Amino acid sequence: MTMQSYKLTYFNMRGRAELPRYIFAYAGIAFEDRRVEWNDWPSIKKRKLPVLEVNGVPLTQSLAIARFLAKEAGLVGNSKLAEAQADALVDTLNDFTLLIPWREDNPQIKTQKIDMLFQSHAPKLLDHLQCHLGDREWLVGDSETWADLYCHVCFTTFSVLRPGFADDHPALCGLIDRVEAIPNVAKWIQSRPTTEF
Ligand SMILES: N[C@@H](CCC(=O)N[C@@H](CS)C(=O)NCC(=O)O)C(=O)O
Repeated sequence: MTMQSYKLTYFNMRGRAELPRYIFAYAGIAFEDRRVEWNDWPSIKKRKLPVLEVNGVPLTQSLAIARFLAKEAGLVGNSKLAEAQADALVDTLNDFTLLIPWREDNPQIKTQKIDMLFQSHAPKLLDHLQCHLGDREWLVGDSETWADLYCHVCFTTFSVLRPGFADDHPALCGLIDRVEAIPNVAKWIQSRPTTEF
């Protein structure tokens, strides 16, 4: 088998690169974690980040990158239907992240919008995920998938915006703890650069 070379370029944030990074860590695949400055990026290339270069071939869109890596890592689910369920959960979580007003400049309006989002949408998201999980250990089937990892990535950021936001959903908190207890994921979380988002 030939060695693949992986270079993941993003800003110095978890953001949209963190799910690919979790999958690399989970699978124990070596990659270059290239972090560029906001101001430097446009001068480097007119492309949105993250970009993963696989043997020099660029791939964009964080979820396409993550799905590609999840396939390599055996994390997509173990049937066609399980794959679609994992995809759907990833999309559900992603829909919520897209509602976060990251680009709102006015801090008061930003806080209001975030309050609204966590009051109106978060309970629906949490109920949906908890209902889907039921009394099982993982979101899809009986082993972990990239949907579980993404849940951890998203909840980490949601908790920065709204500490304790999932506290009244204990089954989901249990899932988050299980993801965190996966040794390679735990190692990544401990050793990654500390950033707010
Ligand atoms: N849907 C894309 C969104 C990519 C995106 O909007 N990236 C932002 C950072 S999170 C970016 O590159 N902004 C800098 C720019 O637009 O030049 C993905 O998930 O990768």
